[in-house]
Amino acid sequence: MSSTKGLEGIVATQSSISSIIDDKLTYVGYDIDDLTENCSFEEVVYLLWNLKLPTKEELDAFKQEIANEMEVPQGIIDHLKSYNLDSVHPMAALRTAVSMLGLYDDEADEMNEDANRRKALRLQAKISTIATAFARIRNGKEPVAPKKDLSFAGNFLYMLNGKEPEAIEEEAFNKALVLHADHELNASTFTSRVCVATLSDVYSGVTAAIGALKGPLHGGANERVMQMLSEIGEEENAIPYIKEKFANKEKIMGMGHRVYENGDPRAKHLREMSRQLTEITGETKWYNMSVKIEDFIKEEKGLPANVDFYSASVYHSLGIDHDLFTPIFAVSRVSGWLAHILEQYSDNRLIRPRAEYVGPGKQQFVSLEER
Ligand SMILES: CC(=O)SCCNC(=O)CCNC(=O)[C@H](O)C(C)(C)COP(=O)(O)OP(=O)(O)OC[C@H]1O[C@@H](n2cnc3c(N)ncnc32)[C@H](O)[C@@H]1OP(=O)(O)O
Ligand SMILES: O=C([O-])CC(=O)C(=O)O
Repeated sequence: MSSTKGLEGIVATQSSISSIIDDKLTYVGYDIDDLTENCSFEEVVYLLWNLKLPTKEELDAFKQEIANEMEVPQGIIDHLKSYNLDSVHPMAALRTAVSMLGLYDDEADEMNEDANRRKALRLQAKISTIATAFARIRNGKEPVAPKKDLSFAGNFLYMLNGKEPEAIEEEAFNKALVLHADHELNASTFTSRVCVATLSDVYSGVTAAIGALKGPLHGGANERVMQMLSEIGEEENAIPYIKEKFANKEKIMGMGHRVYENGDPRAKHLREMSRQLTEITGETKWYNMSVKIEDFIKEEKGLPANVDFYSASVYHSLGIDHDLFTPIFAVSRVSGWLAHILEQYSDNRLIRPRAEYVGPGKQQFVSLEER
């Protein structure tokens, strides 16, 4: 029995949700470029959960259903207010609050498709209310209630800032949500499937996935990209900074990918948004610096920028706090986790691989007194 470190290249399941073939990403067969340019996030969520694009009527009804479920129980808001706000990372707050949501759902442990779909809708709707409420509470502000007539993207920015976003902000944010919605068997999605394959509940699957997304090798990279750009400070420092990181054998956040060889097809959309938004804010240095780093690393190491790289300067340009970048990833990716959770339940088998044992051979037991 021999193992493959990190399960690289191992095909662990079948799925009809998204595919990555020859560096092309599709959701249910639709090219990510088409979906990003043409779809609302809600349309994409419908696609992932129903494996077909909605009609106008279906989409209107779905948007309404999401809007109707956006409020969160007051007990969760009170709980968020009870944290030590100086030391709690928003991803930890989100992970705990999402787990708590299950305590308020009478159907949490009901295991049938209709109930699981209702829970999926509640989770998708409430997660942005939780993320934005926490962001406001820690800044000494009251949470802002969602507005039923706003889009999902518009509502997030409205609940975060207390004012409705400009059209370009809403459009950019919507695109970012579409781009992050699903990505085949990435680490957090795999985590959610392993969890629910024991026939555990939807809330447990999503809570586990948030924990996996939080790490810097996965969703947590976007916050660290902005940390790096801030440390670099000015364009002319970018290459010397990266060279020093290479000399110290440190990884550059937002660079490299397990599956893509020549480039992540999502990065070009985020790069263009970064260009446009930094022109509007007048802080073009973040975009220019990012391009320099991307080109240099491509040349030196052949590594492509991944989805986390340009999303950093996009979210920064939208005035969003850096430690909210990964929660935003979760607000979008929960749609993919839920699609995979529903798919896993629909044809379930326990996920239980093997480990190649490399520890000591047979040992003679020695009693505690004699050790
Ligand atoms: C949404 C997402 O999750 S996208 C990924 C977000 N994560 C990041 O951006 C973190 C930075 N990137 C990385 O750590 C990696 O590229 C990962 C985790 C994305 C993929 O990891 P793996 O497929 O396991 O590749 P692995 O870490 O083994 O790297 C292979 C080689 O490339 C190098 N490498 C990979 N990524 C980077 C990087 N970002 N910076 C510098 N070197 C890198 C490694 O050092 C290694 O070199 P070596 O063979 O000389 O030791
Ligand atoms: O697929 C992966 O390994 C990571 C990734 O890009 C994502 O989850 O969007």
